[in-house]
Amino acid sequence: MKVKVKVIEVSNLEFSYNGKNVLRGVNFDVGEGEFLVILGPNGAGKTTLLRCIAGILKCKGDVKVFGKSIRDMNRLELAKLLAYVPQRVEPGFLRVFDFVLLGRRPYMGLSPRREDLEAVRRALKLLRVEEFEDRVMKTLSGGELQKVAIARAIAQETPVILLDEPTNNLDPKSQIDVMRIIKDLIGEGKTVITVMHDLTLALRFGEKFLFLKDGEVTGIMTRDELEDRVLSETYGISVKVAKLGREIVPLVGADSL
Ligand SMILES: Nc1ncnc2c1ncn2[C@@H]1O[C@H](COP(=O)(O)OP(=O)(O)OP(=O)(O)O)[C@@H](O)[C@H]1O
Repeated sequence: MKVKVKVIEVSNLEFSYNGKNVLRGVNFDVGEGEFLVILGPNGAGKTTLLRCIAGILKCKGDVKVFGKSIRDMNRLELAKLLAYVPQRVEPGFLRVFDFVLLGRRPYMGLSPRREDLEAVRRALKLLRVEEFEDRVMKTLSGGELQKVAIARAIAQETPVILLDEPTNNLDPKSQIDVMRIIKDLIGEGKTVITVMHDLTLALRFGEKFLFLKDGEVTGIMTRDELEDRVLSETYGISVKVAKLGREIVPLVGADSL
């Protein structure tokens, strides 16, 4: 049997803002080609956890990417392994094309090579935003901006992609489009970790789920292992998971229905 390579190993992660503990003893692994969705209520520490994995926040404990601690990597080395899409990008005065080209920075010298330009075009096309390539970022809508930010991460061509609420600001069709693109990336062997709020979308497309509450992991489980109790305790409201064939639908507040 083929042994799955551990791509991300998080051990004993702790983080505090001004003395307030936001992450406490977080441990988990993500294997090659896995799609992990981080779920939990507002303020649970989801974004903080993603930023720790991305090396943006310096945390106690350790994060390893392909067996090497991110502490022992420089920015460039890490940027070739891991792309991070924040919840919000600052829409400056860059052209969309040039913004997506920033994803090629880890590979580029002073000027882009043909392969850099091609990677940008492929990413713009995949997210169906190529028609915006000459627009200034500041003129885009929230949803367009979100897709362009994801395109930048795809142009970075890393084996791991971290996304913080990638379907935020998107209309229903674009939400499904983005989730399908993520699934295609997984199909290509990439490893993806996303933070999500939309439980329905998360359970529909996710494969493995990490539940976080008050900075602690309340459960890590696959689609088949989902437990109503863990979801209800995590969110502080009754959640029942209904299975309709392969589809999984969360019924939130089901007790009061
Ligand atoms: N820069 C900061 N300074 C102080 N406290 C912060 C800072 N950023 C986040 N926090 C606090 O840390 C806790 C965790 O925040 P985080 O953004 O990681 O939660 P989250 O689960 O992503 O929340 P949400 O779902 O609302 O986006 C919250 O209580 C938040 O107020």
